[in-house]
Amino acid sequence: MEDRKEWKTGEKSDIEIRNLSVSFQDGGETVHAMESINAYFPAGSVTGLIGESGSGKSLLGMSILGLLSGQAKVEGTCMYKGMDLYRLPEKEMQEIRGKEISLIPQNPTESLNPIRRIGKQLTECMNVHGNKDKRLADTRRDEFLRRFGFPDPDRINRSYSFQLSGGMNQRVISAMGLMNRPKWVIADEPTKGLDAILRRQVYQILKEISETDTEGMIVITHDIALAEALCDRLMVLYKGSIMEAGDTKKILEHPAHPYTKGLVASLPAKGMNPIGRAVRKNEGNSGCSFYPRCPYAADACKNGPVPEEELPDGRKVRCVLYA
Ligand SMILES: Nc1ncnc2c1ncn2[C@@H]1O[C@H](COP(=O)(O)OP(=O)(O)OP(=O)(O)O)[C@@H](O)[C@H]1O
Ligand code: NI
Repeated sequence: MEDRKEWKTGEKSDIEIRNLSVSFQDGGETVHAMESINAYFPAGSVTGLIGESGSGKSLLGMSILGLLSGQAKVEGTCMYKGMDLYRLPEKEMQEIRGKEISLIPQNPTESLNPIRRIGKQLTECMNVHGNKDKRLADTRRDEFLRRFGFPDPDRINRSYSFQLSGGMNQRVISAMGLMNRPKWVIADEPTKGLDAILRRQVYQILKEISETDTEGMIVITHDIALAEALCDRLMVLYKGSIMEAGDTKKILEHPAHPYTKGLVASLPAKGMNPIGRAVRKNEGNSGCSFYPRCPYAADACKNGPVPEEELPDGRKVRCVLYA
């Protein structure tokens, strides 16, 4: 294995998103999927993005690599090493993708070519980044397949994605996202479709890689146990806003935002009480987006925008209870 030190030296780099808004044109209407998001991902950290389906976790993650569809209008800035990734020409973005910042995408089967063998696709993704050493590419590929729970990499290398289960493809795509040793990794649902044993194995690899290989990770997940085991920090998203962000332990032990309280209470270990449905309507569109479902709803919630406040323990919360 080659020396890791060489590329670990030099300054570590944060990712800082300011004022991100993402909107789509739907017929004649503009749909705002994310509005005025500020998100800071310091180097050396693993941040979990949690929140219900449709809250904007994947949009936030994919925006960093310029991977949102052409229909998405992206406003704001995403600073990394002095570059604004939201304004970077596609050619330069290709240099960043995979090598500097890598995405483990949410739908593995869509990302794998159905008519090419897995092994070829894995080594190819190393060649794309200028590595012409075939032996190194083969060794690295097999090493990562083994780490992701395939004791016989040859068999997987010969296979096509349709011959593998969803969980196996998920692990293949994780290996693919990590084998170039990127500085940052954005993993979108890396444990989806895996049983408990494989889930634990994937936690462990990601943890190990976050400690030895990467400068930082962003992990998008519905799996709170994964988030707890892996992430130093959490961002809780609801309908395209960050409701709460800060230290994982503090958030899970003492959730501040009513939405986070609801998420935690819905965990199996905490009694599995689902968050209630909407019992009132939002009046206008400037108030808190959780107001219709919030057990603490008050008149003050109707008139937004709700400012983000910093609690004494350093976490940020967007709720009038703390304003
Ligand atoms: N191409 C698009 N056109 C219109 N709306 C879109 C488009 N892509 C995403 N959205 C909307 O953006 C919102 C956020 O989607 P996103 O995929 O980021 O959610 P998510 O939190 O990752 O959900 P999940 O946990 O299900 O993956 C959703 O309401 C979705 O409908
Ligand atoms: Ni998603």
